[in-house]
Amino acid sequence: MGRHPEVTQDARELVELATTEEGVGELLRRGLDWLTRVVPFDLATLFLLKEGKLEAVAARGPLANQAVRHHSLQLSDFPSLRHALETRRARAFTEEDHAHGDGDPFDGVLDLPAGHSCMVVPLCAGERCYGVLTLDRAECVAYAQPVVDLVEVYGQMLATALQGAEQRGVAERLHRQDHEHAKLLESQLGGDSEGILESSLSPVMRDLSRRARQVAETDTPVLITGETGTGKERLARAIHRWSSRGDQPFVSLNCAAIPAGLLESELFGHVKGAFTGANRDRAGRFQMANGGTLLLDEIGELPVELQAKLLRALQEKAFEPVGSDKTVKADVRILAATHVDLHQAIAQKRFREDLFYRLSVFPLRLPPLRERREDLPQLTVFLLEEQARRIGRRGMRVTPSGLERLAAYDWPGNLRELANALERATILTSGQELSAQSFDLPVGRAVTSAQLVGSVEAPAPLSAGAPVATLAAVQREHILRVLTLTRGRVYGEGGAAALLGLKPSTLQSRMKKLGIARVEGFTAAEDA
Ligand SMILES: Nc1ncnc2c1ncn2[C@@H]1O[C@H](COP(=O)(O)OP(=O)(O)OP(=O)(O)O)[C@@H](O)[C@H]1O
Repeated sequence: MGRHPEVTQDARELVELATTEEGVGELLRRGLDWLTRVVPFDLATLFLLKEGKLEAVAARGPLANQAVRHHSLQLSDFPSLRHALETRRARAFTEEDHAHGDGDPFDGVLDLPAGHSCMVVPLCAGERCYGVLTLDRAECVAYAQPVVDLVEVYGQMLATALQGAEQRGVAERLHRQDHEHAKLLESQLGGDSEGILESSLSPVMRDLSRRARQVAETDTPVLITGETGTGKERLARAIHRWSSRGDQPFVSLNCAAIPAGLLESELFGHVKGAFTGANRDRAGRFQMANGGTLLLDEIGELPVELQAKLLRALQEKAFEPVGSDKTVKADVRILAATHVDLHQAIAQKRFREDLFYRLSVFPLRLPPLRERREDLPQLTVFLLEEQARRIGRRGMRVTPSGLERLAAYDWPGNLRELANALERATILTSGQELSAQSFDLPVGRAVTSAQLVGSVEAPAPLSAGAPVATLAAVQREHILRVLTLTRGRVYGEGGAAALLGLKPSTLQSRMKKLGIARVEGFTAAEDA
């Protein structure tokens, strides 16, 4: 054996195989090929142990046939096999054993000459014995001890691979249970609803929902942009649920929350020994999301070195776990989210342009809350219901004065800040009504009615390259804010028209043009 360096080299590769995902199948296929070069046999059979029974699961060699492949043995009937498992040692059988020991395991299945040589190799790793490998030869030349020892080592490799497969199975089951549990919890908390996306009164939001629904049906990557707390993750979940992958896992990874050094392994997994502390193979988020959707949140934070690997994973649906040169395939739909301007990151060479184009085939921009104030009444109802399920305070509602207060605030933290403000107000209020006084919003960001209509604040200077709002958008936002303040009233003293210095009919035609309608004493956007 030592005279054939390639045999030794192949053996080394087999050892590596034992800890990979394809371990069992490959070790059987390549391992048995390898064995034929070092040990003569006419039949190699792999038996797995199940409730005291040894069941054949694979057979190789000229004598292998269907009967052998479906063969099974009661372990208690074969003391010599039991002995091999108990001592965890491979054993060659002699004429002697056949004469005095138990019968031949293949009696009734194969017609092997009495006294033919055979070997039993236990497949044990850690605490467990998974089964046995048997080698049979039609000839009656007994296997020499060095050969037996060598096959024993192969048995250990096979057992390690079986152990790995078992552990991965357990891990996957746990992961599935975790996933189911998380889904259940989420639905109990109302987190599996789309929230107000499609029912939004803002034409921009409704258009966005419509496009999101359309793209959901495809496998196209979607880049969701928007300020912090605008609902990027919720939109991503909605796209997943609307897609044909809806029943498969939705996995998300916040690229900003994981230390850069661990991100690669988090995304693509690693193999045992890939780095200090990697004491077993571990699947990454790509593998976990197989068949489903992977949301890469804060994609702008992904280190440049990893961006090339992500690009390849996107293009070829294949990647190598850390420390492995074996390619793993995963069928994953990618959604990415960011609150930073990726164009700027590209200009600063912090983000690859090719990856950007790949991810942004279908961009969706979530508007900040201050651009969709017309949704405030509906949003507060929705968020208070969600909150009731979570903290148990039912029947809370925001009074008109409370809504006015909310509408006059700028919401830099968007929907998340609104949800928090509602929760804080609920905790501090003993009744069920949240009025203007219930909200302790920072004064600096709130807009008073005098500020809104009397004086004009100097706008922030525009910077080159930054997006510029159109006049129509600015007008629309301002009109909405004033209408919110007057609770939808256009006419009369203190009405929106008077505050804006316009004739009511002029304001109405402008509102129509800008897609603003009046609804139930509040402002709403018309169908675009
Ligand atoms: N369409 C919606 N309807 C109702 N509530 C929503 C909606 N979208 C988001 N929310 C609520 O707003 C909060 C923030 O949502 P989400 O986490 O999706 O925002 P995000 O943009 O991903 O935030 P970040 O940028 O911080 O990652 C959550 O409490 C969520 O329930």
